[in-house]
Amino acid sequence: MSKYKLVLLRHGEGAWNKENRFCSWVDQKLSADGVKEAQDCGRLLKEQGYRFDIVFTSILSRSIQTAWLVLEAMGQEWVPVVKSWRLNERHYGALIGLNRAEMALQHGEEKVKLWRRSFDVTPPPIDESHPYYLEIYNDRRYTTCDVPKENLPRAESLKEVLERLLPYWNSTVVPEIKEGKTVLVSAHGNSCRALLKHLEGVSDEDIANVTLPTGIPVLLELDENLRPVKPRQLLGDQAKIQAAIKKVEDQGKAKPST
Ligand SMILES: O=C(O)[C@@H](COP(=O)(O)O)OP(=O)(O)O
Repeated sequence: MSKYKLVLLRHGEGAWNKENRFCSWVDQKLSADGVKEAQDCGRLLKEQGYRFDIVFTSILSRSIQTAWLVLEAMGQEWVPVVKSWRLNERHYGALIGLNRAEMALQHGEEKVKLWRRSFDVTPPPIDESHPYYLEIYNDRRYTTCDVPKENLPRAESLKEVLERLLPYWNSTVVPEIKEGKTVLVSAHGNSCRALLKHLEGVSDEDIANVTLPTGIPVLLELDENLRPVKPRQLLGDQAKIQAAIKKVEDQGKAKPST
């Protein structure tokens, strides 16, 4: 029987999602469509009677802004929002800022799929010559982390995302769930995939076929050991959700940029 309900959410569309660029640790705001997605998500959750007790976000604006918009649409602005870099998007290393479709033209769609969806392939690391290196590592938010700035990642596989996320999950999020709180995690495509892999026990191979669309809440019903009692449910219009998943998958198809 289900004891706990947990909602995972990939933020609404960000400016670079629209431009099909790897965004990762670059701090982009939501696009106008992304704002609407987050508000629609909040309205849906309100209609379905959700009452959150605590929200966890990354320290990237798009996940925080999404959490605010969801809570506002639900009339639950007072709910505490707790932020950690450990929920940040996967660090895409040297790929940050690059266009996925152009990368697929240059390196092949298979390679881009490996970079995006495989469990243990780490993309090439970012270095100081990268155009976004200073913007990321000189950002004051990264002086507030529980590891020194020099030890923050320079690129990550999904496996490495899970390794940095799990200690936080176990020490900070799990106790709240076990206290009976209804938790919303407003994070990113790959930090949510890492959590799904962990909670659902998805195999290293099968996780490559899991893609999350922006702004769609994912409901997990868990037993007392935090094991799912039924398959995850993506809430909302199922035809629209399938189309949105395909759109994200197709971002990795080879196409010259216009
Ligand atoms: O870093 C990014 O650009 C996307 C994920 O990209 P893909 O793994 O889908 O290529 O992350 P998010 O929009 O969830 O923050």
